[in-house]
Amino acid sequence: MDPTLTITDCKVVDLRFPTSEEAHGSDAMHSDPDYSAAYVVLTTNQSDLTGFGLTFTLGRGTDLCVGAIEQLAEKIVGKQLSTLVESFSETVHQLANDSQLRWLGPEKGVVHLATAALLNAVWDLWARAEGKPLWKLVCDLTPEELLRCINFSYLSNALTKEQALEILQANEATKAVREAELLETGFPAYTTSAGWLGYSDDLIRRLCREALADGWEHFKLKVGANLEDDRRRAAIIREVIGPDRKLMVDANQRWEVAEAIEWVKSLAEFNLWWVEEPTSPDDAVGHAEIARAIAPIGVATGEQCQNRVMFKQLLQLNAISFCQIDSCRIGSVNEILGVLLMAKRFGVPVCPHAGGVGLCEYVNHLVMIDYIAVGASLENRVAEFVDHLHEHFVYPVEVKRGHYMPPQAPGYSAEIHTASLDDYRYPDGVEWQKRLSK
Ligand SMILES: C[C@H](O)[C@@H](O)CC(=O)C(=O)O
Ligand SMILES: [Mg+2]
Repeated sequence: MDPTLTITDCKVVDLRFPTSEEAHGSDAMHSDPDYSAAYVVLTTNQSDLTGFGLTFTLGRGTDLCVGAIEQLAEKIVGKQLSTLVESFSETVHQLANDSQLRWLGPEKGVVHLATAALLNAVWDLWARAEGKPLWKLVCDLTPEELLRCINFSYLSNALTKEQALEILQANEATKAVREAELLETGFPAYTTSAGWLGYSDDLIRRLCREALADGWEHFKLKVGANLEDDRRRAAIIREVIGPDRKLMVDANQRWEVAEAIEWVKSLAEFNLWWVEEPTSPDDAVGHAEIARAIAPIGVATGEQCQNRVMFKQLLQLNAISFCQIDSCRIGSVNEILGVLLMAKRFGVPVCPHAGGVGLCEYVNHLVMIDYIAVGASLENRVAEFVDHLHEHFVYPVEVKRGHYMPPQAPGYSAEIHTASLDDYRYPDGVEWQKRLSK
């Protein structure tokens, strides 16, 4: 990398898509989700090198994230990329520990979403500068180089640096075999696109049939608002997909602990693989209680797990059978790597969350990293796929017969077409002006 490559400016765009108009993305807690992003563009002193990153939000929340990113950007603007990434854990520390902004977290909520957006853009810039897709950049680092990127703070009672190094070193010799396998067959995925809460029974039936024809083997249904509706909708999906394909349900935090146990038992006859976000994402002990009561149905969570410390507790308490990292909620690849390593140590498969805009583009890289360099297994692993808004990305995900194919373009795949920014920037984009002027 050119050591003089310097970040000269950070622009942030409030980008919102009116997905709620057709109930795309709807669940028991988010009835009108407008999939949105606080979108970051890092310009540099080289006109052909720009870094793009985002954090996923919903509608009005985007504005708050934009403000937080603008506040944090001063930590990286004016800095040389080589300095930022050579001591990446120091860069992360600087972002997470601004002595005034950390009061709003620390490392949770809006400020942490902002950290994710900025670091995602820095990783994108690094991968572009090296001319590699992000997953390849990360997998080509030596275990020692990778270790320098990871945010290990507060993890030492579950994962030490020495244990992490041991995991990474053990995978070194066989990385090339797994990479070749992914290039050939891709990483298994599941679809949520047929099961949003606001979809009618007929639409669910039709979308499930179409997904089956496209080769999908795993399906997720939104539940939690009304038990009789859930039973009817689960019966429809089970009938269409047959007895053996995997079916998961997602309650998006709707229930009390006892209610979750009772509700899931009432759906158990539909042969569920996991129940996702049964209760508050902060209730690690509650998740453990639910997990014990509903086994062998697994508990999955993570999309609103605020940081690696919460993941640590969920793993230490045997509260989850599936670890759902989110590419934009926690502090980018630096924090995600620590969670992947903890999940490996605790023997819990990582099945990333991707219901949002840009999240599929991101998890595509993350599952490649996990399989090649960390988890090194495909057992019980599936990454989420939702079929919305990919047309806005310059390098959209490629999915074949229910598998994510490895991205080939340099970077972390979050660059958005200029025309899409002009149409969906809030509130002055063409599509919003049409709606707001009605
Ligand atoms: C509001 C989002 O669409 C949410 O429902 C996504 C989600 O829970 C998932 O994809 O899982
Ligand atoms: Mg979910």
